[in-house]
Amino acid sequence: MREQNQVDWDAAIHHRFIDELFAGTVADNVLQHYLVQDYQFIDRFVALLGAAIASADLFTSRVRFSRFAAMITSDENTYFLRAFDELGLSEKYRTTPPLTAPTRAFQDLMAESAESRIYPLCLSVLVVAEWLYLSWADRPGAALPERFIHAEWITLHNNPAFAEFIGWLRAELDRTGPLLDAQDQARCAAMFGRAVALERAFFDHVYTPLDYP
Ligand SMILES: Cc1ncc(CN)c(N)n1
Repeated sequence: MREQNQVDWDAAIHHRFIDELFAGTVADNVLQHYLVQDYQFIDRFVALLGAAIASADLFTSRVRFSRFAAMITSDENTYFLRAFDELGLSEKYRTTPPLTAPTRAFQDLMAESAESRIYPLCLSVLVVAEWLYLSWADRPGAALPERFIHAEWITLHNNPAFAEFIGWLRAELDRTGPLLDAQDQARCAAMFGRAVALERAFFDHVYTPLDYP
């Protein structure tokens, strides 16, 4: 499925935003816009993890997802809150910002896959969201930028535990996807493709930042 979406995949993982993140040169208003919108992404993403926990066919899978959800709701959540403090973002935009079209589209996709209660459909969206992030963050030998708002967003997505989780996540989709009928396999492929296109659109749209006065 990744190969079927290679153009959007490559455009996302080699995006200008990622180059600027590694260089530590992303403009603060661009990073702020990205993080404000991404915090709304994370809200539905955690709900999708809940759907994966509920629909998984094995207890060991539920345990794995529960541990991952714990990381997102602790280390990753506090990164957002500290970054919002550093960028001087008011409370209103942390909780109820205006939503952009890519953010809404992502929320809709995650709600659709979660509400299917079909484990491989949940996995199809989760695999894109996490594997694509590991792919852009994995730049061996690249130096980390100085400011934590840049550096930690990279290390949250290229650390060994995260890489190991992605290996497991992909294997989980490879294990359970083939058990679906042809119609649901096609739904997996369609959701996977929508997710890759949205990852690219999400990075594109940070360069027309909204104001969060
Ligand atoms: C849009 C998007 N996609 C994926 C991730 C990685 N969880 C994220 N934080 N934001």
